[in-house]
Amino acid sequence: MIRFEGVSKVYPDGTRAVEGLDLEIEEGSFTVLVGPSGCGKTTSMRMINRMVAPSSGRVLVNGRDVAGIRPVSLRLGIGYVLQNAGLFPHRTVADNVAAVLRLKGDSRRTGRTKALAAMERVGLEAALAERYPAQLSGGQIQRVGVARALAADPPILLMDEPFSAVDPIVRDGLQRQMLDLQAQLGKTIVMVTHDIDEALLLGDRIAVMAPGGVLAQHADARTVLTRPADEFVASLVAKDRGFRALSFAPLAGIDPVPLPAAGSDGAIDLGTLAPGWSLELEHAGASGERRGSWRAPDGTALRVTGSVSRADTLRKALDAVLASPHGLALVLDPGVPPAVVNLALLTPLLTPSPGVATGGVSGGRP
Ligand SMILES: Nc1ncnc2c1ncn2[C@@H]1O[C@H](COP(=O)(O)OP(=O)(O)OP(=O)(O)O)[C@@H](O)[C@H]1O
Repeated sequence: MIRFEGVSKVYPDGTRAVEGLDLEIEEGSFTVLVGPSGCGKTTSMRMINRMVAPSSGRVLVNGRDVAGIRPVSLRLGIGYVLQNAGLFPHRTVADNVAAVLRLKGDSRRTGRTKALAAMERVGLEAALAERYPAQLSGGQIQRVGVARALAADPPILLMDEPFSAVDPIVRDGLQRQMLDLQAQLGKTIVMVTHDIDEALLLGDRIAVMAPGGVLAQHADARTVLTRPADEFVASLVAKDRGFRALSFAPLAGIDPVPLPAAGSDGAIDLGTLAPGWSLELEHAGASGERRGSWRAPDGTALRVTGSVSRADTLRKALDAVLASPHGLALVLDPGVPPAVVNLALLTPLLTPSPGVATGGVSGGRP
């Protein structure tokens, strides 16, 4: 859907920002441009909506060279979220979100209705509609920026470091919401970040840019992590690389140990798996979701905080095992009796992936 063909950009002062970029961004993908500061990520992204013109090469959107599309009509089909959201300070939240809708010719009333719907989609209460940007938290401001970009339902969304100015907890929430939105809306998203963790979390395709504005690798997250194309990409993903790779390893393939039925007191005796310990399960909430507590030999009850499902990743299961008071992670799946896994069961899966030998998980094997 978006295609860079031999694109280079040299700014008037001679700075070579992007060098011979060939990149195809598939429709419906979440593509993250990642790399250190100054390697041409923003410049590349801005060439998609003609905020920057290539010095050579072409950028095609749906097969059309953007150079031949009027910037205003091009941008009506491309939402854009900036790092500081770029809201109009003297307009209310609702008016900010409705800005593109009004440009597109929607009436004030229709614009407002669509703006409120977009706000709801990104988790903003309607009560915030009449506030001004200065009356919002950083996380709310970013949500308004996303709502504004989505309000006119453009097929393409560009995001430039959208979550870098908020604290880590707010950022986690925003990132999770982006994944939900992408799953629901199926937009083509292109995001710029210098944070490799954010790229690996969000991107189903990752374009790693290297100094000099050169594309070093374009692949899915797992491939970037386990088979970096060169030394530069390898150094970018070096930290916790083996541990991160566990996020792509499915738990499927091991058989959790099924637990016996509960005794007359409602407790499941963990037997030799954890001598003296038992488990109590209850059905909680409207969905009847199962929740549990471990009961220690001295009678102390500890809420099970990290149960996993067979569909989860090895990383999540390993984390649950390590965080558990007795080395057992509870495995719960609908319609299946409760079961557990421990380190001994997970160990055969902890073999390093090819290409992750250096700094991989082999050194950490029990
Ligand atoms: N308008 C401009 N005029 C001259 N040079 C520019 C201009 N905009 C960007 N540059 C330069 O082009 C290079 C690439 O910048 P760009 O913003 O695309 O990189 P980036 O990877 O997005 O970096 P960052 O993460 O710091 O934003 C940098 O050297 C930058 O200084």
